[in-house]
Amino acid sequence: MDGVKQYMEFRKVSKDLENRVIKWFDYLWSNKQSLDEEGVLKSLPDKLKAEIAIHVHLDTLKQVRIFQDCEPGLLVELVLKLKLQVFSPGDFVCRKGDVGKEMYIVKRGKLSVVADDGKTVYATLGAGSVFGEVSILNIVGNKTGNRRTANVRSVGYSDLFCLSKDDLWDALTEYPDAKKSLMERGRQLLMKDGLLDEEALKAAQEQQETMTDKISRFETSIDTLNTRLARLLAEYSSAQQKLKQRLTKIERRLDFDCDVTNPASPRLSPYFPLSPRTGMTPSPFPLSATRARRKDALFVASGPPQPPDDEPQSLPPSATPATRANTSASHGSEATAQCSSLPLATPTLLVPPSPSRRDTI
Ligand SMILES: Nc1ncnc2c1ncn2[C@@H]1O[C@@H]2COP(=O)(O)O[C@H]2[C@H]1O
Repeated sequence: MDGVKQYMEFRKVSKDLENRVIKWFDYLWSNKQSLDEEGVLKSLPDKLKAEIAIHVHLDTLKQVRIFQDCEPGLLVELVLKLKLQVFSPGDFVCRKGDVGKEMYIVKRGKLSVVADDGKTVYATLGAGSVFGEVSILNIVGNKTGNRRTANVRSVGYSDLFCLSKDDLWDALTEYPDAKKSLMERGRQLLMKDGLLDEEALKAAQEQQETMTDKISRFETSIDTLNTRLARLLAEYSSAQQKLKQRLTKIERRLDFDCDVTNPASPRLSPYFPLSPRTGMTPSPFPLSATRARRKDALFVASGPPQPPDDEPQSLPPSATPATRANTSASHGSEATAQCSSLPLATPTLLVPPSPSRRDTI
């Protein structure tokens, strides 16, 4: 204390100010408030710091009406961010029109919300009261924007917990119910002081509702699309499976009918070499001649073939495998039992029936 007095003499501080500073120190001393609480706690690990803060401040926070029903997690989060400030008698904690940067919780003492004349008292705040929140909550319709809506003056000494705007918003993001109740309280105060633009509030609320409706409609549409997509994928997968089975069946029968019973099969013929790309090369013979040879072979092996009524008699010598495939396909892709329907009954049969190809169909 001597050091403080010497400092004030050296700086030629007025007697009045010197007395106020000395009394302030006395108050701290008699109420066992640590002068450098933050400095002491700074050196502690976070876990211990949190436990000390909860021990010291939680009782006060529990008295605060708007925090009474809120989840314990929020209280703990807030407690860690509170900073204690002591105000002397007659000090203004905030003045009307200032930009709001923090809110306060009264730990001890009394404060008055006063009009600009400094005399008219709108309200008296005691332990557990909260103030200074209106200008930091960005309440829609607040005619004063982020400015203080009233003057708040300390009656005697008062110990206040101070919570910065950023810290409050960080904590409230995770606790929407507490945010709602703080907002509601702020709106009530604004309404009481005639500072709430109700039209603007209503318009904002309607817009919010429209947005909420839109979002919920979008969500429903996404759900429906998801269901449809899942159904289509299932159908696609099942169709693919069936197609695979049919092709395998066709290939097996062709292998059996052509390779085993027909020595003149094009696949066995030296005149019908395989191409590396499609597996087939254009026949050096007219298709009708190839067919005739294969029909002959079938005739020998299993009696006269029964060609479909509308089977074309021949194709030009220039016919490619694809042409043959199309032609064959147009005469019934189920011509699997007949060698005469050629191995290219469907477009996928453009590739010769080798074991490796079957795996990839
Ligand atoms: N009529 C009132 N009664 C009680 N508290 C008030 C009243 N008007 C304003 N306040 C509080 O005083 C604070 C001044 O700063 P804010 O506008 O940020 O938030 C205000 C409220 O918390």
